[in-house]
Amino acid sequence: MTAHTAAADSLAELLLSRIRDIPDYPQPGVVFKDIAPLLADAAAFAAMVGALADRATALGVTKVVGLEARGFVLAAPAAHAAGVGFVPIRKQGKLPGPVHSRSYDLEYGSAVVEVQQDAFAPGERVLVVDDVLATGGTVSAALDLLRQAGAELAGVVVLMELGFLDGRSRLAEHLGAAPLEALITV
Ligand SMILES: O=P(O)(O)OC[C@H]1O[C@H](OP(=O)(O)OP(=O)(O)O)[C@H](O)[C@@H]1O
Ligand SMILES: Nc1ncnc2[nH]cnc12
Repeated sequence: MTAHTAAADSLAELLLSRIRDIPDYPQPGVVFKDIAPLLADAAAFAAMVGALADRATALGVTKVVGLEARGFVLAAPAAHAAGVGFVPIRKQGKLPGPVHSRSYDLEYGSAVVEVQQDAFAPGERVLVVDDVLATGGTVSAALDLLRQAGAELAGVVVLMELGFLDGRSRLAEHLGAAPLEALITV
């Protein structure tokens, strides 16, 4: 679900203009969406963080969850701007204490992600933030972890959705009634 307003369109145009296509990275056949130029542009970065924080506020969440590593760069400032806490979902072996774990496949590989078992108090509502939705493998695994950890999913927002990979369909069963939004869809 993406709001097709003039403001959303002009935000999408600004953000898209700062994302660079890198063909055949990290492997042949993949066109990598490089967000480094966007992060380096203060105005574009601020506009993106503001849009993510607005979603957190509108959904009334108590935490923003970020997915390692690029998701952290978006989710942590969005949580701060929205006045709520941040929770990391990390790659295997990086979080101390008891964790929930999940393996998954993504567009160019496979991995295991984890969340600390005590990350959420009862009744917490969370927004999941990541940079790119490709096949949906990463976000699906994250949503499974959040369910195990007892968090209530309020929504998922990504900077860029690669529509041709149809991650959205893969996510449908994991989302329940929660919205999936993209600031940009290509
Ligand atoms: O929809 P999918 O096919 O699962 O792909 C999307 C994921 O791939 C990238 O993460 P990556 O594991 O490359 O990690 P990084 O953020 O550490 O670069 C990206 O940041 C998303 O999390
Ligand atoms: N094409 C892509 N560009 C950037 N990040 C990605 N994660 C998965 N697929 C990706």
